[in-house]
Amino acid sequence: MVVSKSQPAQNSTVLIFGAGNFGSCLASHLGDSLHQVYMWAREENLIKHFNEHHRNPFYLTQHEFPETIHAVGPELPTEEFIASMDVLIFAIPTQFLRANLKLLRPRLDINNLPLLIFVNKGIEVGSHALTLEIIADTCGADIAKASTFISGPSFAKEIVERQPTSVSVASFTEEEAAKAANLFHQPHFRCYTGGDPIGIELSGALKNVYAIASGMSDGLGYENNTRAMIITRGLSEMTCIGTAYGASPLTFLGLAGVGDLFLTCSSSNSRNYTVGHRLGKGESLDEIMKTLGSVAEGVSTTKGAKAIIDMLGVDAPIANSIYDVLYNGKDTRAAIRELMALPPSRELDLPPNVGEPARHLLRKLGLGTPGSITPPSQYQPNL
Ligand SMILES: NC(=O)C1=CN([C@@H]2O[C@H](COP(=O)(O)OP(=O)(O)OC[C@H]3O[C@@H](n4cnc5c(N)ncnc54)[C@H](O)[C@@H]3O)[C@@H](O)[C@H]2O)C=CC1
Ligand SMILES: O=C(CO)COP(=O)(O)O
Repeated sequence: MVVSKSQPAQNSTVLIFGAGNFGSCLASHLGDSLHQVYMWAREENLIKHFNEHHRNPFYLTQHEFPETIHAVGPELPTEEFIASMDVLIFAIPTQFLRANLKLLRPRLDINNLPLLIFVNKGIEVGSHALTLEIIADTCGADIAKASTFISGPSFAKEIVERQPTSVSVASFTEEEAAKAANLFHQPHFRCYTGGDPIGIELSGALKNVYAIASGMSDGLGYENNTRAMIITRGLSEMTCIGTAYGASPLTFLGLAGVGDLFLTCSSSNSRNYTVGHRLGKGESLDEIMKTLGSVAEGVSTTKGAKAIIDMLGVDAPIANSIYDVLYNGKDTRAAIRELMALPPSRELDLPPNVGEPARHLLRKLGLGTPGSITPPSQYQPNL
């Protein structure tokens, strides 16, 4: 059993893993309050520059960070350092999370566990695991159950400019989610809590696939009707995939679902949208990935999403089409033409067979199997 530290106070000690756009954004956001913030980076030159100049030389380069934030690394922090933290936040791209958590696990004291918050938005290639499962595999079921997930429409650049922003925060118990919500709360930043971490994770990961589709359509020169169609049909696909997986369909109507879908499908500030836009303009995926300079989770997540869609047998023609554009050389214009040529169909039917992947995951976490821990009352999966 995990013994968590008490509620993080307004002056918590926080360590953020990842010093990219979002890791450094969250460092700035929390450093803006009374929290003592450390940010772990892998790049020695970033650490030195950040500590001397309070600027990140590679990401959010125009932003001046609060002087109280310290960059640490490139070695992983010691067990003693981690033990002194109230909160650990993981802003590491999904494909690298497993390797980092494996290294970190021996340094975590399960009897004195900080609040653990994950903000990555992706599905692991190969295993098609959600982050919950990656945590369970590397750190054990107890640590996975205690973890909290944040997702929603939140461009890093706008948060550091203190533009009003809201996100979804989910954990298996809303008490844990409320701790994270309180930690992040500021006059310009509101969190809405919930108890469907699987739905929140699927929302954040899948919207990236549709952001690629929307960017692609804009890049091809199609305008508002087409974008609105992709956003709405994307929401419908996300909801079907998520419901079949075992998430609550309502979760997809929240900030992490339609909120982030709308944001990233309609802004060139989104890296996933940008990948799609450049594909639509005729660039190859190879060229785009070499020059993007930042992670676009949707590119790898499309592979995991495709595996999940095939496993569930749900109808998700837009996601399948993006998979073919990215990995089977399908022409972008032909992709849109073929989607439009599909026979007329009913607008929205939720899938009949639901919940097996979520049940499998809950069993792995020791939740919901006969004789084990009863699922927390706040968690309302669609089982
Ligand atoms: N940028 C944004 O506005 C938001 C991003 N996110 C999510 O946060 C996660 C991180 O995204 P960004 O910071 O924007 O990406 P980024 O591309 O700006 O930065 C990536 C970070 O990951 C680190 N990294 C690369 N390989 C690594 C490895 N093998 N091990 C550990 N760290 C490694 C890099 O050093 C860098 O610090 C993604 O899952 C993204 O979807 C979530 C909300 C908003
Ligand atoms: O998820 C995001 C904002 O909510 C960031 O989107 P991109 O990763 O597409 O830039």
